[in-house]
Amino acid sequence: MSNLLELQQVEAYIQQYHILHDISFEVPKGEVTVLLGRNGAGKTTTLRTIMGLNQASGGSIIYNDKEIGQLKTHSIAQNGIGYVPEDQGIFDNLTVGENLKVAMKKEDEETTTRMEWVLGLFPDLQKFWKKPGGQLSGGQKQMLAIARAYVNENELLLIDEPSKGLAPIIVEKVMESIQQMKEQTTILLVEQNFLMASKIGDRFYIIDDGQTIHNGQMDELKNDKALMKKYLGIA
Ligand SMILES: Nc1ncnc2c1ncn2[C@@H]1O[C@H](COP(=O)(O)OP(=O)(O)OP(=O)(O)O)[C@@H](O)[C@H]1O
Repeated sequence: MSNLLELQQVEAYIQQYHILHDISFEVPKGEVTVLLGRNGAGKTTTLRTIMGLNQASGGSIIYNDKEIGQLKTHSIAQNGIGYVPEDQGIFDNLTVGENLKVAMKKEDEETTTRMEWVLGLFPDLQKFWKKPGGQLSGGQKQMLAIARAYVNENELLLIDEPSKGLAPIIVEKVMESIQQMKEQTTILLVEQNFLMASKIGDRFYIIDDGQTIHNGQMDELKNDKALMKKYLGIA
């Protein structure tokens, strides 16, 4: 299977701090690739570096066979990478409908079809169309954030910890929606909720102290209790 995204020995600094030392992984087209690792391991920084929100100081970031490591964030987004940040990036004072419209890069038939599809997936967004983003529940905000990224014709979605702070029943719902998106979009997911990650992920990479130290098929990890305990703190 061909890779949509490939990172080779990526390094990055935040101010004077050397945060990413050697991040290397592949994201095959049509799969869900999961980045796992303890708090502070460098997962969010990796996604931000792919989006150009942090500049890579070394290595390569290859997307669709092109080096994108030196591109600006808007060009990276134009190339078809959507990003759902950990803080969701929703405008509190705009309604659900306005939040979605602001995110739309085009208003063509295809975008309308995608919008209808995603509203079918998250009926709450339709129900609360006129409600300000700031008045939504945590789960509704997460759904809105995912819908904003999905509505555009992105080939790759980067989703940062979609389960964070959500009740288990809402986590289930968000997980189901990502599972359905998987049919149409390649996904790179950062997730601390191992149960969620293991249900929807195909392949995993473990990041520890700014380095990718282990990878494999998700099924293999489920059975490797020692590895889970050592790097993920899961007994
Ligand atoms: N603005 C910043 N200034 C200095 N250090 C930072 C900054 N942002 C992140 N870091 C550090 O970079 C390291 C990696 O952080 P990052 O958020 O990428 O980790 P993570 O694996 O996503 O963890 P978490 O799940 O806690 O978000 C951490 O040690 C963190 O303290």
